[in-house]
Amino acid sequence: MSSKSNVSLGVIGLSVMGSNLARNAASRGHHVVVYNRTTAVTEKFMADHGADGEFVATKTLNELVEALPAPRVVLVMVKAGNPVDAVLNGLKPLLTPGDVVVDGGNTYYPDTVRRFEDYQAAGLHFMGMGVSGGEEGALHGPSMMPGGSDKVWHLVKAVFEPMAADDKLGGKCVALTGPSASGHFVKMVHNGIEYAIMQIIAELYDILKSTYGLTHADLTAVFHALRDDPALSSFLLDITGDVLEVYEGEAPLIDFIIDQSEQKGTGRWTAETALQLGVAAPSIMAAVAARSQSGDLALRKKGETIRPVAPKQTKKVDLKQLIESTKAAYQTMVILSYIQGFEIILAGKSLGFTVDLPEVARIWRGGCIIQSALLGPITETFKATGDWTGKSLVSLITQSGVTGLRQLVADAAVTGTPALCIMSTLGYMEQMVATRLPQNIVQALRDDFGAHTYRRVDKEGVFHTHWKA
Ligand SMILES: NC(=O)C1=CN([C@@H]2O[C@H](COP(=O)(O)OP(=O)(O)OC[C@H]3O[C@@H](n4cnc5c(N)ncnc54)[C@H](OP(=O)(O)O)[C@@H]3O)[C@@H](O)[C@H]2O)C=CC1
Ligand SMILES: O=C(CO)[C@H](O)[C@H](O)COP(=O)(O)O
Repeated sequence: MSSKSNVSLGVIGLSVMGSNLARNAASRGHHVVVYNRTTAVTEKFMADHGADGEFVATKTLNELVEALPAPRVVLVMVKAGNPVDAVLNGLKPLLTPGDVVVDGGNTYYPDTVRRFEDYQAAGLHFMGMGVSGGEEGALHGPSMMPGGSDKVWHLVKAVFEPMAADDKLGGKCVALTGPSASGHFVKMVHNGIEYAIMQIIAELYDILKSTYGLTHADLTAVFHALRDDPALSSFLLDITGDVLEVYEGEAPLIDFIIDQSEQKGTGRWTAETALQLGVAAPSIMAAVAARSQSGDLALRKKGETIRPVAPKQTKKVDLKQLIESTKAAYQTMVILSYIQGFEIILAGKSLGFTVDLPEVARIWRGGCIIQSALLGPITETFKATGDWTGKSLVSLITQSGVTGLRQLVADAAVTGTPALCIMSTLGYMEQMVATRLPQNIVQALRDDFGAHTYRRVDKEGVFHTHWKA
């Protein structure tokens, strides 16, 4: 434990995230007052960790507030949705002006806007802060994405900065992302990118196994080669390597896991928000759709009856070459996933979220689930071009990446391996690099049935045609 910090923090909610963030805070020398709705959870927390730091256990919200010196900083880490309202409503009459309540959960950003206004009307400070890093990150150093005013950020900075991960550049993975609910908006997009990269990894695994017929040992070697490449090293590849190495008896444990993935909502919100803002984010949307469709067993059972339509042979490949082309394709897909996320964050300006993108790219360098060495060249490219839009990142896409990705998709298609997200990511890239898209046909059809007009390549103006010859 570090020396005493003279900083106090209240933590409400002692499940996976709250308990580990409370321990993290105590390990930085903070005085930590904890509360959980179910007191037995608090008691267990104190029995397990009470001696590791300066903790005070409380049984009611009132006790928690009384145990904290004013101005208080209270971190709420409970299930997103109604539980957050229940806690905030319970706290509101107990607090005094100047106190700050921080919701660190995966809250949908419109809820944060509403709660911010509600607390402001009561003369209290409220801040939404995305936290990423899972159990380990919360304990040792997460990436934290607060949103709100500079004034409120400065009231809580001394609490959270010591708790955050190192950004590997000499700083900490926490910074004010922007006003209002920017922090939860950014965290939502972080999770959208997380969905896309995870789905890309999953589909890559399936292509290596089903399309190229690799043994588990060989496909694990491919993922280890990706993970061990310093240009690609990332948290998600690290844990993929771990997951592939776990066996139950003779068989990999993953072979026993049901092929239906769950979701709590952040990926879907990102996809919905992208649609609402008019931003193309097909990798994120496909990742959400892949999870939803995986759960539709009735459809999949019906679909099995037409499966023989697709040829089922595997394609023989040279493992060394496959590793190189997979690395290039993977790099391209991850960059394309980040581009989609950055484009959504930029478009968030129209919702009032003027996000500090350079700072977001920096605080994602450590602590969070989507941390990756690729954020290094991404940041460098942004700096070199002075263009803090996703468009400047197109220059990071290599010919070998494009070729590798096209080959992956072609081989998956020929052998009938589902790859919804990888195929969508290729489609996104092809649209991005095409000199001319077929939207001329869409415009002509719109004009034909609805006189919606079109513009021409050879003349200025807006045109309408009577299309029936
Ligand atoms: N788990 C993860 O890896 C990550 C989670 N998050 C987010 O952090 C937040 C906390 O996550 P996690 O630690 O997993 O916990 P959960 O999301 O599983 O929430 C459990 C906690 O919420 C409390 N709670 C539930 N309902 C109420 C209520 N009506 N009133 C008061 N408290 C209530 C529970 O108390 P009780 O014990 O009494 O039931 C418990 O402390 C969530 O928003 C989550 O999405 C963010 C990043 C990573
Ligand atoms: O926020 C997180 C990491 O950054 C959570 O782990 C994430 O919410 C998991 O989401 P889902 O259950 O939808 O896969």
